Amino acid sequence: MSTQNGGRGGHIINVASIAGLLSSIPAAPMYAASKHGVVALSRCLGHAMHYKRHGVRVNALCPSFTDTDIINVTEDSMGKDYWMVPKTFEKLGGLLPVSTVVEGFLQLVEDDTQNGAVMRVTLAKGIDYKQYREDL
Ligand SMILES: NC(=O)C1=CN([C@@H]2O[C@H](COP(=O)(O)OP(=O)(O)OC[C@H]3O[C@@H](n4cnc5c(N)ncnc54)[C@H](O)[C@@H]3O)[C@@H](O)[C@H]2O)C=CC1
Ligand SMILES: CCCCCC(=O)CC\C=C/C=C/C=C/[C@@H](O)[C@@H](O)CCCC(=O)O
Repeated sequence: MSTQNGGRGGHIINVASIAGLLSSIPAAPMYAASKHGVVALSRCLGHAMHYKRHGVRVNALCPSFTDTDIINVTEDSMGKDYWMVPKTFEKLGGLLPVSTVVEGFLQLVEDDTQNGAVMRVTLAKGIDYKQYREDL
């Protein structure tokens, strides 16, 4: 895919999660850490320095709870009630239909001005981009 290797360039959309943006998810430390990693990787690779070399756009897609099999965690695992703390679940607006996540995905595909951006999809706020402050 890389233009450096004779490819035509392209676009990578990494599926992270709102879990990769929240400050702490005590019920799922490894899931939270991996999703934070996916967000960081996407932001780094979405920098202009990589685009210039490879012609590949990179984004992270961060949906909130979505109506798929993954949220029906088994009883011998943590149990979905443990994960889906009602207060957080309500704050995020409830369970997203898959179609809304697909809408966000297609928006990323079509908008080539958002290289490196991190898209959030929640029922509470709809589809938007995370704004970062670079100061510590
Ligand atoms: N459903 C949700 O609430 C949310 C899901 N996501 C992310 O979306 C992505 C897709 O998940 P969903 O479609 O929601 O769930 P899903 O349960 O429908 O799909 C997950 C798929 O991953 C496969 N899989 C699991 N472990 C694997 C492994 N070790 N190697 C290869 N394949 C493996 C499963 O067989 C399944 O087909 C995941 O990265 C998930 O973290 C992000 C935010 C919210
Ligand atoms: C089992 C895998 C499900 C995958 C679903 C997702 O990726 C969506 C996850 C999105 C957000 C999850 C938030 C969970 C937060 C809570 O556990 C949190 O409310 C706990 C608050 C803890 C605290 O106040 O310190």
